[in-house]
Amino acid sequence: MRPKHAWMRETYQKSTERVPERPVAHRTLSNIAPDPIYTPEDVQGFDYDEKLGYPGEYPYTRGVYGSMYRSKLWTMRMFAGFGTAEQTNERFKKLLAAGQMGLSTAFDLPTLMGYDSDHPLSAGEVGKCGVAVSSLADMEILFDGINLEEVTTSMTINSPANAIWAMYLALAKKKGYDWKKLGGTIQNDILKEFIAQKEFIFPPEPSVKLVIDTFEWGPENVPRWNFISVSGYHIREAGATAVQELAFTLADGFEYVEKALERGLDVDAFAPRISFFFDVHNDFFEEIAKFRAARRIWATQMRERYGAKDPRSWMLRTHAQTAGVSLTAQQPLNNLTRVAIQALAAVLGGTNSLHTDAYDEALALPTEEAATLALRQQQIIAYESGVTHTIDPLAGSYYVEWLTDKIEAEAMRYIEEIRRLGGVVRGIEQGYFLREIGDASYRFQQEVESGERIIVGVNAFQDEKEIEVPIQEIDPEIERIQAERLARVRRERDPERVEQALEGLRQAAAGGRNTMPHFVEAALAYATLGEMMDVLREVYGVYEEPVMV
Ligand SMILES: CC(C)(COP(=O)(O)OP(=O)(O)OC[C@H]1O[C@@H](n2cnc3c(N)ncnc32)[C@H](O)[C@@H]1OP(=O)(O)O)[C@@H](O)C(=O)NCCC(=O)NCCSC(=O)CCC(=O)O
Repeated sequence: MRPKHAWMRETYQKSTERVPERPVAHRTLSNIAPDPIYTPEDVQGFDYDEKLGYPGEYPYTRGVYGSMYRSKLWTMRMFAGFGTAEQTNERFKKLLAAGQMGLSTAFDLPTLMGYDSDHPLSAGEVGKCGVAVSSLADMEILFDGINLEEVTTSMTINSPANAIWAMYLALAKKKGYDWKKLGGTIQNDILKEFIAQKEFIFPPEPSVKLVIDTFEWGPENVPRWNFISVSGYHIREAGATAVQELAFTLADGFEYVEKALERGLDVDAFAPRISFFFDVHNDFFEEIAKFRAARRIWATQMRERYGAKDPRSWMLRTHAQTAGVSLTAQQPLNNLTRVAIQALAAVLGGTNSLHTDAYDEALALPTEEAATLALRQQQIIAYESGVTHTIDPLAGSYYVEWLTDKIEAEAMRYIEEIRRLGGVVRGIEQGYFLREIGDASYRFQQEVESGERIIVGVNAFQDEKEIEVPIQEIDPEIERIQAERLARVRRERDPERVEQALEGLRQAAAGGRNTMPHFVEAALAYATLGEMMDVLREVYGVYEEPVMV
C-alpha cells in the first residue's frame, strides 16, 4: 500500500493549495486533531481479540450483550418530572402509552437538596425543575397505576438517594411487590456532585459512606437494582471534554469500588450492579469512540486491577442522554437535528438506555408534545434507520478504531494522574477537577467567540426574527398543595413509630453501621425526606465548598 504521507504530499497538499482548508477548528470537542484521513497504517498491529473481542465477551468494546439490539432495543427512557406527583404520574403514563420502555424521574431542587416542600428554603422552587417528593405519600401518587415489577424506574437523586430509594421500596412493600423482582436505578453518584453539579449536603467522606451502604445492602435485598449510575453527564455539561468526562467518570467508579473493597465487600457481589450514565454531544465519531473506550477500560481495570472474576463485573452498562448543553434557545427547532445526530451516536456506541432531549429544553421543561417528539426520534432510529441490524457496525473503521484507542489512552493518562493525586476525593479537595474543567470550557468558549467553532443560529446563520415555541408553565399552586399534603401526612402518621425510626437512623449513622434498613423503616413510617436528612445533617454536618483560587 502506498504510504499515507505520500498521498498527503502528492494529493492532499495539492488539493489544499488549490482550495485551502476552511478556517475552522479541525479538532474534536476534546481538542484531538484528527488527520484528514485514516488508513491501515494507523491501526498497525491491531489485535482483534485484545482490543475488541466479540459482543458480549471481554473486553466488551463491541457491546455488553451477545445479541445487542437484535434481541432487545436499548431502553427508551425519557427523563420526566414536574409539578406535583399527580402531574408527573400523568406524564409517565402518557410517555408509556407513546411507546417509552422505562421510567426516569426528575425531582425538584428542594427534593434534590433534602428539604421538604414546605421548608422556607424551598419557596419558589417546588415542582419547578422536577417533581416534588417529600414523603411516601407523594411516592404513592407518583407511581399510582404503574406495575413496579414490569416497568423499571430510574430516579435521579444523589445526596438523599438512600431516603428516596427507601420510599420507593416502602411503596413496593406496601403494594405487595417482591423486591427481588424490582428493577431500576438510583443515580446515587455523589462524587460527581462535588466535581460538577454541586448538589451535595454532607462532606465527601460520610457522603461516600452512604453510597457504600447501598453497595452492601442492595445486592442482597434488591438484587436486580442498579444502586448507582456513575454519571459523566453532569461533568460534561459543566464544560468537560469527552475525554475528561470519560476519565473522571471512570475514576469515580473506581473510587467507589475501592471504598467498597475497603469495607470488606466482595467485588463480584456488588460490581455487576454498578451502572453508568454518559452525555452524548455533537462530535459524532468522538462520542461513538468514547462509549467503546469506556467499556474496554472498565472491563480491563475491573478484571486486571480489582480482581473481579464474574464477567458481569466487567460489563459497563450505560444510560446516555443527548447533550442539554448543546441545545440552543435561538432557532429552537434546530435542536431536533442536534438530538438526532447525538442519539444516533449513542446507539452506534452501544448504549443500553437513552433519553433524548426535547427541542424546547433550552427554554423550559419540555411540553408534552416536545417530549413525545423526542421519543419519536429514538423510535425512528430504532425502527427505520437500519442501524440495529448489525452489532457495532463501525468496528474496523480505521478512524473509529484509531479514535477509540486515542480516547482510551488519553482517559487512562487522566486516570493515572488522579491516582497519583491520591484518588477522586483528594482531587476534589485540591480543586483539580474544577481547574481541568474550567480550562476546557474556557477554550471552547474562546473558539465559539472567535468563530473558529460554529454553532448554527448562534454565532452564524442567525435569524432576524426568533421562532416562538410553546413553553411548559409550572403552576404556582403546587407549593400550597404540597404543604397541605405534608400537613396531612404529619397529622395522620404514628408519631412514635416515626420517632423510633429516626432514632434508629441516627444511631446507625453515628455508629458507622449500614443506614439502609433504617431509611426503609423511616419511609414506611411516613417520616419526611427533610426529617431523615435533618438527622444526618446533625450527625455528619453540612459541607461548604472551599473557595478555590
Ligand atoms: C443499566 C442501565 C443503564 C440500563 O438498564 P435497563 O434495565 O434499561 O437495560 P439493561 O439492563 O441493559 O436491559 C434490561 C434487561 O434486559 C437484558 N438484556 C438487554 N439486552 C439484552 C440482550 N441483547 N441479550 C440478553 N439480555 C439482554 C439485561 O441483561 C437486563 O436484564 P437484568 O435486569 O436481569 O440484568 C440502568 O442503570 C438504567 O436504566 N439507567 C438509567 C439512568 C437514567 O435514566 N438516568 C437519568 C439521568 S437524568 C439526569 O441526571 C439529569 C440530567 C439533566 O440535567 O438533564
